[in-house]
Amino acid sequence: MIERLLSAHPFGPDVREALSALLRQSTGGVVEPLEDDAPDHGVWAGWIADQVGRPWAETSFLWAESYFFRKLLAATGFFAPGPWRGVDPFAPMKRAELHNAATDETLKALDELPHLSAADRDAAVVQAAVWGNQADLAFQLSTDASGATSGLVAGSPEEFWSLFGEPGAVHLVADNSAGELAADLVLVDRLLTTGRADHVVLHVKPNPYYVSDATPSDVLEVLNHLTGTSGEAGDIGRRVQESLRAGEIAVRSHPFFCAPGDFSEMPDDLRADFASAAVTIFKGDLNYRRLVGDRHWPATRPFDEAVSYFPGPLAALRVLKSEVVVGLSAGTVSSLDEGEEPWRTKGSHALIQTSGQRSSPR
Ligand SMILES: O=P(O)(O)OC[C@@]1(O)O[C@H](CO)[C@@H](O)[C@@H]1O
Repeated sequence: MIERLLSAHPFGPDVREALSALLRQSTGGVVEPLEDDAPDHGVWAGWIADQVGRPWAETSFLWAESYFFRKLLAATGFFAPGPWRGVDPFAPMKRAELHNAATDETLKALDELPHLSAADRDAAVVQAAVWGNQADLAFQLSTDASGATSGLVAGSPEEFWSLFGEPGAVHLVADNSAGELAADLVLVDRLLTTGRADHVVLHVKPNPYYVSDATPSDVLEVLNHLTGTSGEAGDIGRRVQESLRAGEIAVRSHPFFCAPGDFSEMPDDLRADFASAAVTIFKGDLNYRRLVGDRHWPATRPFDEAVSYFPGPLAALRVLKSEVVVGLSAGTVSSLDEGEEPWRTKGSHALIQTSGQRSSPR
């Protein structure tokens, strides 16, 4: 990743040396404190206090990944006065993903939506939101992901839609930008146009993170791309734009979305926000790890039990890219384990899991 950044940007010697130092520290050294005075310095000081001085190799995977991205941003000059202030170092990669053939195809495929029955359209937008999570640049950089799809290991679009009742606030905790965010906006549009949501809160990352994670400016970039596209994608983009203007969609970026901890440790203001939602939708692998706890749980641990701390109904839509998984049936686990594929980590399997089901689904 550091090599990609060095070749993507004309960074001067200071930034190049800071990135090389981060590479040395994170691959063989100890955790060093933050040296910047960015606005999130204070909150990070609390998250790193008991880790400073420890070898990186002894920190937890989730903690190390998050801190790595925070240090990387500081190393590129993101928080310092100067030419790189506020420059998203991953922007060229995200832009390439937004303008590639696979995203074009996804957007073109939306032209089929108006010809589908309401039930098929519901199913199609959920499937697109789930499988949109395959496009993830951090994962592509660290694996030989093939893009093959093998199917859902749990849940169904029907289970997802049965969470919704009277119109209410729906929160969507987004993951990657580009094609995945485009699919998420299609889902948001469906929630609003079918009256399942009276308004939607879209949660994105406050800063560039995990290469392709969506930030507020990515929301605008993807929306501009949609509105500049012909056909259904353009129509959806324009409706989403109007919903933003009307306050039916709000975009938020709480600092905790870049925190190195599980959602069970979320701060009170974020908990209160989720408690006010009729349904909260969590997208992607990292949000799933943080939602159920980034641990080697038995795969058959009930999903409801893993998220029992969460203050409301929720759905997780995720492609499996890491070993963490719960809520599977014993039969599913044994048949997947019998196969050759590393099904938990290959990015070829996905899931839809829900908790807090209404007693009489609409
Ligand atoms: O949250 P996403 O985008 O679905 O996936 C992110 C992710 O797969 O990328 C990292 C590197 O492979 C993993 O640690 C992490 O879970």
